[in-house]
Amino acid sequence: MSRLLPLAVEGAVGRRRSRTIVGPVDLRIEGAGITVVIGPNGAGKTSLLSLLHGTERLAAGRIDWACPLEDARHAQAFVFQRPVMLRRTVAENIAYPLQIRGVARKEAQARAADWARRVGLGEVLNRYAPVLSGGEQQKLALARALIIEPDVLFLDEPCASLDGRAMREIEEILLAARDRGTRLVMSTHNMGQARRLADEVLFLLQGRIHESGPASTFFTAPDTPQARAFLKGDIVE
Ligand SMILES: Nc1ncnc2c1ncn2[C@@H]1O[C@H](COP(=O)(O)OP(=O)(O)OP(=O)(O)O)[C@@H](O)[C@H]1O
Repeated sequence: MSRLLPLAVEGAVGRRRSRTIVGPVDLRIEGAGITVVIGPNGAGKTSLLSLLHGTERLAAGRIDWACPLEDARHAQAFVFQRPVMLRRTVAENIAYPLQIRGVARKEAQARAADWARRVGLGEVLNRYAPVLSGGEQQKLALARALIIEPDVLFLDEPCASLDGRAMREIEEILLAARDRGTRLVMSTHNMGQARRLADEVLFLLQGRIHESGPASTFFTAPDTPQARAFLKGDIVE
């Protein structure tokens, strides 16, 4: 049972220099699964994820977790499109979230080694992280996010610019995380990936949730002409 969920969002708005970039958004996230956020470039996918995670300032509305905000912050993680590598080894990068949470060094290193193996980086534990390939860096970022066993994991385009093999490996890691009970909310431009992973879909247009629902219905019988056009690959603005 997640301590954080349900997440209730009411009238949430994000602004940059007085321009609304996302919202108002009403949304409820609960239960297990993967919510996939899709929509055209600039629709506000990154901004919505950042708003929910708390890295984008809320200009109006409410975002309520089922627990106090401070606890919610500690039980969630965010994986960026281009992950930041600390100028340290793979093991030290993966152990970092435990280190800042005060976990003893030996235990943190052992857990990092275990996570490195789970994501297929067991052989490169002592390599300097910034020299890893794009796919390896993304796997490292996932291990570093999952090592805290987050209740909720946000991912912004985690497979952008990765080849098919790296994408498949990362999708397997994401599905395993879901099966262990982590609630995933991720954006993607890749409709194949959206279909493979989504339990629920949020379709964003011009900063608002234009359509949402279970993936099974959304992909087979979308309600709105814009969602139908988007799924067909037409240009939707
Ligand atoms: N730092 C910023 N300053 C000003 N405007 C911004 C900033 N970041 C994003 N925006 C604007 O906010 C809107 C939403 O951007 P956002 O990156 O959230 O969309 P997106 O759906 O993730 O796009 P993409 O698919 O291209 O990654 C866009 O119009 C963008 O230009």
